[in-house]
Amino acid sequence: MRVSGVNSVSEALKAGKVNRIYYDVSHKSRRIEDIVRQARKLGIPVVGLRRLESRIEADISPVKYKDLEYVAEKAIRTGSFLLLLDSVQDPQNLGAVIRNAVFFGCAGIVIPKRRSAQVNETVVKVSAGTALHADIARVSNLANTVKSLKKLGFHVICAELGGKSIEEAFMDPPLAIVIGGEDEGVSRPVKKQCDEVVSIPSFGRAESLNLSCASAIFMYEFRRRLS
Ligand SMILES: C[S@@+](CC[C@H](N)C(=O)[O-])C[C@H]1O[C@@H](n2cnc3c(N)ncnc32)[C@H](O)[C@@H]1O
Repeated sequence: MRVSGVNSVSEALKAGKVNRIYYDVSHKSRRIEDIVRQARKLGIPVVGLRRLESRIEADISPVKYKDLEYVAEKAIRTGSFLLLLDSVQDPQNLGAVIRNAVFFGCAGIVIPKRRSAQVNETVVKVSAGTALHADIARVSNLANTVKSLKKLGFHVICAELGGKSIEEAFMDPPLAIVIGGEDEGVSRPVKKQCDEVVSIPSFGRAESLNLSCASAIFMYEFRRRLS
């Protein structure tokens, strides 16, 4: 996979995933020089080019997905939460959600193997490289995943309109928050398995939020209550 941009390359370097770096010799900056110096110190090949689409790019090892057991155990051990994404199609949205999730210390993000954006170059770039640190699990069936998490003691909330207000919702750890995709929201079979439907009340004329904003509000509320 090829990632581009100072943030993505710098995060990939921190994650130990970089195999080779390319940079545009005519567009150097302090941050690029730092990255190049660090890469050389680590013995990573660095290639200076005259014309490059981005100022800096890197070939990185493919993202390794975790399994559900790993992220569930991590959420239980750390008293944290999981984010389940029900068919998010737009890589820009997936990247934005991952960045928020890493910011709020989410133990893991769970995405379906099919009918969902997967972690690609765009996702890594939009996530500002944080997708390379996030623990992301892929599952075959999200409704069955909700069932399994409930058996492990997770309280699972479905973020959707028409539910209990977020202020009144039970959000103790271990918690799993299900966020719906752009077109259909949370699918009926997944919603049916959740413990409750929880909504962020609207104060204006727009009913719903972009899913990355909605996820950030849920994650902030979880953290606010723990503090
Ligand atoms: C853009 S919305 C999906 C809208 C979709 N067209 C529908 O009719 O359900 C994407 C997701 O963001 C979350 N979301 C957006 N606004 C929300 C709100 N006010 N309360 C709770 N969740 C919300 C939900 O998980 C929703 O499925």
